[in-house]
Amino acid sequence: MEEAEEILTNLGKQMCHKFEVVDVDLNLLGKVAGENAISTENMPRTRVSTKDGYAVVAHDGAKIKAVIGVSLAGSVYNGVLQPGQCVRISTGGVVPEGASAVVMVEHTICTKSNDEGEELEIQIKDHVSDGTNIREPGSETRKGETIVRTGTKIGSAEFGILNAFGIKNIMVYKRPIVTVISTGNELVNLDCEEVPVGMIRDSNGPQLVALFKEYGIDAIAGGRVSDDFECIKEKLSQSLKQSDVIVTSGGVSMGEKDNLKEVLLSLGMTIHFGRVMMKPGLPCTVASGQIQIDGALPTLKIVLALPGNPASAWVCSQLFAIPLVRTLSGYVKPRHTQMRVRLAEDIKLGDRPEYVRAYLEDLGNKQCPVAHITGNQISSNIGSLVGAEVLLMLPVKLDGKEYMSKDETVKAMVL
Ligand SMILES: Nc1nc2c(c(=O)[nH]1)N[C@H]1C(S)=C(S)[C@@H](COP(=O)(O)OP(=O)(O)OC[C@H]3O[C@@H](n4cnc5c(N)ncnc54)[C@H](O)[C@@H]3O)O[C@H]1N2
Ligand code: MOO
Repeated sequence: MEEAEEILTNLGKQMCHKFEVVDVDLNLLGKVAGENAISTENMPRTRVSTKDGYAVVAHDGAKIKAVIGVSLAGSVYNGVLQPGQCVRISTGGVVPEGASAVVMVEHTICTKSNDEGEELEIQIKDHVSDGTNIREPGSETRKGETIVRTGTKIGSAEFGILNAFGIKNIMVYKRPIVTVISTGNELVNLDCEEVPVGMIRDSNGPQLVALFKEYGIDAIAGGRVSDDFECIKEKLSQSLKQSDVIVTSGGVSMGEKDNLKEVLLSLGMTIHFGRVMMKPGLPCTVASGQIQIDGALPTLKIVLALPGNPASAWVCSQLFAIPLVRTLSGYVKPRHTQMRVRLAEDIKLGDRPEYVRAYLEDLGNKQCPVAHITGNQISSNIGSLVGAEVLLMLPVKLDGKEYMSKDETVKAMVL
């Protein structure tokens, strides 16, 4: 597994990264910054109050202060404060010139008001020092500072700060173009009402397109192709023209109709691996090649030829395809986060490292999340994917250790 992951990481790094300048609108979410975004001004721009209260001259020695005006968020008091004076101010209001602190309203007593109930004079209950409750200009961000670093995925927080500084567009990594293709003579279209005996619906195709969508990639649904060598070759040649990465399912094992590897070789591609010590996904295959299209310079393209079993195709996509497209999309951390979880039940270990689908119990007051397996883990069981939140990373069995017991902890990949 380590070797396979390293090969894919290196291939991802070799493929050329493409950039584009895009508007700062909701379509930006999920893309990765391809340049540092720089603040255009100080934040805050002026001195601003952090509390509702009174802007005062802290060391004027005056017990009673005359209220000479109001500064609210959005409406500035333009005068200059003198000793013995104060201005009523709200959170976010600009602190007037001459004021050196803001006293919270609950730390003051109104000693004189007019008939309308407006304060004319106040007394401060406690001593207040210079700078209290004031945000200084640039105290959060200085003009020219980096506010979103290259390689950061734009989420709501990054989107928010770009908007706060009025940044209208940004350079991002272009997402790779991914095509999903299903191979197999037994596959029928999804709208088939009466599926003949021996045939099955192509569920891998829509499932993998949906998986990429979950990770922010609009993969092309490349449809189905029979197991015929020439048909697969034609389909792949056509798809390579428009894709950076092709993900196929089926036809990579030992059967007489398993032609994928031969097709990849006939297209001039190099097979980096065609069997991985993992479960599910033993026949998982990865190939790459410099492909020339319409006389242009050859470019590196990658084909992930995944096993047809639905659980194998999905798990291999999580382990290999998602990290690859994330690398190509500019992610600094392309792999799934790992954590330790506690087993809710005994699990038998196998001869291959196994990626077991599981869901997590709410942590409650437990130390470590508890993981429940999603039923029968045979690679053909598409139901084992339903509700999966993590992949338990089970080691191979060793002499004297054929099981992991309930309550033992194990590493898990968070999906
Ligand atoms: N003699 C051996 N036989 C098998 C081996 C082996 O090492 N030696 N490996 C087994 C393992 S492990 C797996 S996994 C499968 C993978 O086989 P293929 O990748 O060649 O896949 P297919 O044979 O085409 O299909 C397997 C299974 O999945 C169903 N399938 C295929 N495509 C779809 C789809 N688009 N949607 C839903 N289901 C699909 C297909 O009907 C088969 O039932 O090979 C073992 N055999
Ligand atoms: O490796 Mo296969 O994916 O277990 O059935």
